Amino acid sequence: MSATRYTYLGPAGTFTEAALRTLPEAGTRELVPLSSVPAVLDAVRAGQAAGAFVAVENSVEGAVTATSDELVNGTPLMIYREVLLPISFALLVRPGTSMADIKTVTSHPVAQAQVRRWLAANLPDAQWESAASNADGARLVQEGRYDAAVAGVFAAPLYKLDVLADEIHDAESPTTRFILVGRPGRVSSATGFDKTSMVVWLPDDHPGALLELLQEFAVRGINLMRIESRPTGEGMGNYCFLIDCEGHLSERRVSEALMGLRRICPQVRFLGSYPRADHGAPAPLRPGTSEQDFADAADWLSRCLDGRGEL
Ligand SMILES: O=C(O)C(=O)C[C@]1(C(=O)O)C=C[C@@H](O)C=C1
Repeated sequence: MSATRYTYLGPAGTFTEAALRTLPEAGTRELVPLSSVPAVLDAVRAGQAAGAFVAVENSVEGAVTATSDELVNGTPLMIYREVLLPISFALLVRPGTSMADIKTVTSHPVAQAQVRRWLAANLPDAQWESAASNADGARLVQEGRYDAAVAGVFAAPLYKLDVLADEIHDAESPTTRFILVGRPGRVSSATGFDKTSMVVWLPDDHPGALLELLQEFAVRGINLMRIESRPTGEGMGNYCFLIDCEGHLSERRVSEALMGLRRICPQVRFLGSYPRADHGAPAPLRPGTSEQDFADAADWLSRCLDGRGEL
C-alpha cells in the first residue's frame, strides 16, 4: 500500500480535486484521479491508497448518493477529515462556439441540479447528458462529443476550452462538502469542534422507532447536524440513516449515545469523529472531556469494532 497516495474523483479539474488541494498535506501526497466514487473508495479498501477523497453532500442538491451507498455498504470505511468548498459553475465550450451553436450540454448530475434554471432560461432547447464528473464532461467537449460542459472555470485551460458564461449557478452560494476517507483506524484526535458520523439501521418497524433512535441524542443534549435516510435494498420501506452529530467520540455523551444506539438498533456503523470544517479556530474541549475520556472511548470502540468495523 502507498501510505502517501490519495485517490479522488477525476479526471484532473474536478471540484473534488480543487477541494482535495486545500488539505495541508496535499502537496506531499500522490494524488490519483479515478473515474467513479466506488473506484476511488475501493482503492482504499484494497490497500492501494491511504486516503480517498469524495463529495458527500451539496447545499442545493443534498446527498451525493454514490458516496452514501459506499459508506453504508461493503467493507467499513472511516472519515478522517472534511472540507467545505464554495462551488461556482461556468459554461465551457470549444473555441469559436457561440450560444446558438450549443445543442448538447454535459455535466455531473449534481452540477446539473445546481444550474437547472440557468440552462432552462439560456439554453432551453439544448439536450443535457450525464458525465461521470464535470471535468470528464469538459474532456468530452474537447473530444467533440458534446457542445458545452458545465464545470469549474479551472477546468477550461486543462481541456483547451473557452469560458462562454461564468457564475451560472442558480443558488446564491452553493457549497459542497467533501470527506477524506480511509480504512478504519485510530480516530482523529479531538479538537473541541468536531463531528461524529455513523450509519444506524432502524430497530424493528414499530410506532416511535425513529423517535427512540433520536432520543439517544436528545436526552444527552447532542445536536444533530444531518440525518439522511437511504434504502437498505432489502425490500420496500426498509431504510437506514446516515447521521452526523456534533461532538467527538472522546466526549462521554457521544460515546454513550453510540452505546445507546447499539442497544436498540440491529446494526450501527461508526464512521469517525473528525474536525468540523465550518469553523476556524478550534473551541476549547467541552467541560468534562479529558484524555481519560478519550482513552476510555477509544478502548470501548476498539473492543466493539472487533476487527469488523461495526459496532
Ligand atoms: O464533477 C466534479 O467536478 C466533482 O468534483 C463531483 C461533484 C459531486 O459529486 O458532487 C462535486 C461538486 C459539484 O457540486 C458537482 C459534482
